[in-house]
Amino acid sequence: MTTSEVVLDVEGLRMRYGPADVLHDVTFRARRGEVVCLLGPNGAGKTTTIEILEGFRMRSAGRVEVLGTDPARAGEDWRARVGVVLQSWRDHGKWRVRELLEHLGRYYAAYATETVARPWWADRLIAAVGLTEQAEHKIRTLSGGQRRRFDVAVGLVGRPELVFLDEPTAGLDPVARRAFHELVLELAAEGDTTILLTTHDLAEAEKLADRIMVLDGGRIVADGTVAQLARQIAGQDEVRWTRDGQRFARSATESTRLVFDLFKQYGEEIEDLEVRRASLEDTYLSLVRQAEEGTR
Ligand SMILES: Nc1ncnc2c1ncn2[C@@H]1O[C@H](COP(=O)(O)OP(=O)(O)OP(=O)(O)O)[C@@H](O)[C@H]1O
Repeated sequence: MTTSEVVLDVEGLRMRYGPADVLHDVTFRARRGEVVCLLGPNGAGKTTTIEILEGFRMRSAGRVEVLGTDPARAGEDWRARVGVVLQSWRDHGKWRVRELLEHLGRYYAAYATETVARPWWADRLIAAVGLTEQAEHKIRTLSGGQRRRFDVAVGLVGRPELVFLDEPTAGLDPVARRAFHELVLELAAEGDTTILLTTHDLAEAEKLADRIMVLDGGRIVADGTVAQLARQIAGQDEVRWTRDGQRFARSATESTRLVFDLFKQYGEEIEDLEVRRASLEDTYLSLVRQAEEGTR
């Protein structure tokens, strides 16, 4: 296997619920080891896309290959290679955290290879999601955020090659969120786990994603690294300075050039210089506005 292996290959994906077209023509690929964040407004079609890729929802049209297989026709072997974070473990309220993880993990033992031990060792996973103190607690006694951490642990227990995480940190406190980020970065650093996650937290996307895709109105309206997306937005940096006691501010695509020219022209008269790079939030809001105005 090479690191450039395509593990997600989606072309012309369409989804229609009754009379409503929710996904129009979604096309993208992801390679082994990539962390891809899917962003987009409420109702953009992110969950629908993920559920189709997970094999839980039948698409209306288009070609979808996940780990080389159409999820609509995939079998148990394929499912064992794909990690899904569901929120259904509430039904197993009487089970204890370690007990249920060990139980679910046993299913994956048959899929261990010479290089990848399966399942993940339950205690290691429990520690990684910050549930060591609750390892012997019954699932129904966990708080909302602790259950979410447990959901993530269940999604990872089989050491999947590909993990789908739909808003994994919604409802997590800052400490749990940080621990989750470290876990994702650790999985990504190993280089062979591909992660597709959705979030509304742009700081999280910026921290985790190798690549960001923005879905809006059922279409991918942007796809690239944070820096590539920022370059698509004109006037991305804001430069502020003071001269003769007066404050100035200007947007610039070439802020280095602007600063150079300012110093060339005014030298030491320039004070309190600040250059603010476009944040992912600025870029995202601008991309969504353009998409909704029909200019992208
Ligand atoms: N089972 C369904 N039947 C009919 N319409 C649906 C169904 N599931 C989702 N939709 C509609 O499809 C659109 C996309 O929904 P989806 O849940 O994929 O969006 P999302 O991007 O995940 O949103 P959010 O950020 O709010 O979670 C929405 O307009 C939603 O109302």
